[in-house]
Amino acid sequence: MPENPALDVEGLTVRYGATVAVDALDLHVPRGQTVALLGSNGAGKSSVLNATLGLFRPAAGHVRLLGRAPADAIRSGGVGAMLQHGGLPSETKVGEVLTLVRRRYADPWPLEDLLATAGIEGLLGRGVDALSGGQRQRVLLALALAGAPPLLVLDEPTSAMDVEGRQAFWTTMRGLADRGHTVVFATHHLDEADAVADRVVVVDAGRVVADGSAAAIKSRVAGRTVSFRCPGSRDGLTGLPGVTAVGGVGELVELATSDAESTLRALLADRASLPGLEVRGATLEQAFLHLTTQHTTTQHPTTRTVDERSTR
Ligand SMILES: Nc1ncnc2c1ncn2[C@@H]1O[C@H](COP(=O)(O)OP(=O)(O)OP(=O)(O)O)[C@@H](O)[C@H]1O
Repeated sequence: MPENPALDVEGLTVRYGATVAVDALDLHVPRGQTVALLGSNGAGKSSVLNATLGLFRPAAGHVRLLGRAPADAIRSGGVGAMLQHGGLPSETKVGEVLTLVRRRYADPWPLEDLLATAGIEGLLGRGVDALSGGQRQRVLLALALAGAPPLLVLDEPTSAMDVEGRQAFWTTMRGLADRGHTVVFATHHLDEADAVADRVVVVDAGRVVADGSAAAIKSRVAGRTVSFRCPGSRDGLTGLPGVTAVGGVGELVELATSDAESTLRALLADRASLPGLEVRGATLEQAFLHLTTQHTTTQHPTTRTVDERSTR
């Protein structure tokens, strides 16, 4: 019999009064996938994750986690969560909270490994009220991991972390994926999604507007950037075939082009050389902006097309 998917969301609709935060959203995540939810502020990411965890009853739709109702899946220790406004009991020490939470599980994540994985080895004796924002997030991550759950749901887990903390988090996520855990996380860090997730789901106005690998999503932006060094005049660059924008700082020229080949041909017809020439595809950030601005100007959300849905 096939294994139940880690997450199965069907027709999820979340309303706050007149605001439709999530609009008939479907999301199916097989076991073992690392999925990044991307979206601008207010796109609906937290609402999706909170409803998925059964924190409130959605206006419509249904959710199954590991084949069970959210409350059952969580009660059985199958799901670890880290919410955006997750709290820690005040006037306690990190070690005390961790011990308390680990005790809930018959087979908790081995302590030494848990501390190293979350990067909190030095914090056990620290009062939770004395933690920095990033340290607090690492402790919350440790609590989410404490039961070694097969499914992790994390809402902007690195928002308060410094670059080092975020890189450690990426390593942790890759390690979890290698051990077969499913991770679904919301983030504003596109580089994080690019580096960690094997699937990126872009949400806009409560709907999925793109769903696929980071590479597939990037390839939706047809344009390329042609860059080179140009100490002289920039006159005429705007009028080159395909060029949609001219940028760059100092000697560096960056041409956004919808037809890199024609742009290059015209440049080379005019110049003996193009020092430092580079032709790049879109970054995930450019693709994200393209997808979200394209859709925020759409008059009728129901007519949006979704052509990157993953069937994995
Ligand atoms: N408790 C609430 N009451 C009323 N409206 C809400 C509530 N929570 C969220 N919203 C609204 O629902 C929409 C989706 O919000 P949500 O927090 O899910 O977005 P998000 O993508 O997680 O945003 P962010 O990246 O800023 O955290 C927004 O318009 C928001 O203002």
